[in-house]
Amino acid sequence: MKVAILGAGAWGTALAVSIAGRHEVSLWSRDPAQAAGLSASRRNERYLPGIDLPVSVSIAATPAGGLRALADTHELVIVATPMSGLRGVLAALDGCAAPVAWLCKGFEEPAGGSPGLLGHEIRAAVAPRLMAGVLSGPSFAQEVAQGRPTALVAASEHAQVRDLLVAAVHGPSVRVYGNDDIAGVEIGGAVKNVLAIATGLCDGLGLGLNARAALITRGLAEMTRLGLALGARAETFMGLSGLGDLVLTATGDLSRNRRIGLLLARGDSLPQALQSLGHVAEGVYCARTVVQRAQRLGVDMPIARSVVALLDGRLSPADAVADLMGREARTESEG
Ligand SMILES: NC(=O)C1=CN([C@@H]2O[C@H](COP(=O)(O)OP(=O)(O)OC[C@H]3O[C@@H](n4cnc5c(N)ncnc54)[C@H](O)[C@@H]3O)[C@@H](O)[C@H]2O)C=CC1
Ligand SMILES: O=C(CO)COP(=O)(O)O
Repeated sequence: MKVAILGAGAWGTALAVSIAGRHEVSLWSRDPAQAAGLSASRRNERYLPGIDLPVSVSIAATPAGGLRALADTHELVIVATPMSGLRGVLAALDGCAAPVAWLCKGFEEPAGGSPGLLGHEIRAAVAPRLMAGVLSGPSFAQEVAQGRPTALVAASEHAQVRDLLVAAVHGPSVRVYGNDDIAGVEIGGAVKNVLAIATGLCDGLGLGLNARAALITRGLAEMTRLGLALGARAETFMGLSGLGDLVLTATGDLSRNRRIGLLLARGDSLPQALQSLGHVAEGVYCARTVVQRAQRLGVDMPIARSVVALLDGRLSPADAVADLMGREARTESEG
């Protein structure tokens, strides 16, 4: 199969490496200098150090205006930009015949009257003709590139898109499960990033394993409440893109979102933490949107709210924790 991967950060590059043995892959970078560097060195040292690009990966440096023509020569298009790039890329692809799937996890930032949308909502707004879906689940790019065992979810309302993603990505070290609850899969992937900042903070402050388990469990309850209010199915949150990715990101030190929490706990400012990270941390960009959309639906998300107060500088790390622990007693099924 001919697969185009649009975005040459850590995850796009890792997926290209993972599927290259079975497919012809074009890896697109928006930056001509990065594309030239990838072609020359056959490595992406900036985003995925130490991994060689297989020969079946070719580098594409088409200007953004040529994305539709590039897509038309492939059977599957995978968008591997951050959430901030998804709207522009989907708009450029509208009308292409090949199914499109994105890898990004988050809500886009609100702009121009839009409340901050999930990927499938962006697609409906800017590229209604695309057959589309999302590939999500617990998957650190480095481990996938190294061929370590990983399980993913291919979510779309179209069986054809799910099946194509399975055919493209399911292989010796990666299992891909289908799911038609795209809203649930996307909400899990977005909210777990916000919760990983909270657990990074908790661990950075040395609060202990009990506290971390409490945050993960109550965070899962928050994620599920928002999901149900947005029309998702509860069972999706017990699967790979919900509980699975939450456990990975909240506990695994490869997580950039968790690392932001660790850096804030040691006293870094948010700009310092983002600069030393050097990669996207989607939880930072979408925490406010998660809370705003939840509030509009009457859904209480106290952990996400504390993360926003921390990121906005309204609470210190210690006060953010005190804020959570100081809430009045409730039953487990309440917020
Ligand atoms: N790295 C990982 O382990 C995983 C990442 N993801 C998600 O994948 C998405 C991408 O993450 P990474 O590749 O890790 O990020 P990264 O920080 O490693 O790289 C981001 C890449 O996107 C490019 N980019 C930024 N804005 C763009 C735009 N508007 N158009 C085209 N390219 C653009 C940058 O130049 C860079 O090459 C994020 O939403 C992330 O949450 C999902 C699963 C695993
Ligand atoms: O989504 C991921 C793993 O599934 C990667 O998480 P981070 O963006 O926090 O590194």
